[in-house]
Amino acid sequence: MKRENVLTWDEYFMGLAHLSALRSKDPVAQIGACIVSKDMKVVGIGYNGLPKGCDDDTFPWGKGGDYLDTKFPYVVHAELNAILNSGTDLSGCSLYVSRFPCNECAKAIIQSGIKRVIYESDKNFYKDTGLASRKMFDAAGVTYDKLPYCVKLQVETEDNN
Ligand SMILES: O=c1[nH]c(=O)n([C@H]2C[C@H](O)[C@@H](COP(=O)(O)O)O2)cc1CO
Ligand SMILES: [Zn+2]
Repeated sequence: MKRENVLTWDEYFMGLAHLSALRSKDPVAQIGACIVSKDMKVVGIGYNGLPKGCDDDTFPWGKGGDYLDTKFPYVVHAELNAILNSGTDLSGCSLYVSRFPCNECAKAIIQSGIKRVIYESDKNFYKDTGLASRKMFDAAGVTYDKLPYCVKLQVETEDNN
């Protein structure tokens, strides 16, 4: 008899976004994104991290003080990394991401041809950045749906095996 209680497609792809987020060196926010084609194939995956050649140990990870001494000007967002890592036409694809996209990522999402965003955290949703994202998504016909937090990835250790 087959197993019944398997992951849904949404849980599976958001689970992959969580797995990817575990690679992030950001001490505060680990964001993951996973792009899926219309025929349910994974075509891109990414997390928030520094651009190639920018040393994780040299660039700052803090949030306070002088802007140039914070992570903000340097980190590539998970959504943009997933788009840039894909190397294929993303027309009609869906993007799973652990946090509602900021306005800069929203622009890249729209321009790439992605038509659906599935997110978990509302953290940006009601901020100006999220409002701008929604304004652009609505105008461009990109839909966005919130998933419940049901698929937090648990890394197995000897203790919880
Ligand atoms: O949409 C996003 N996607 C994304 O990957 N990030 C990353 C960039 C930074 O590494 C980090 C910033 O988060 P915080 O300000 O909560 O520390 O999260 C941040 C946002 C915007 O909140
Ligand atoms: Zn962003």
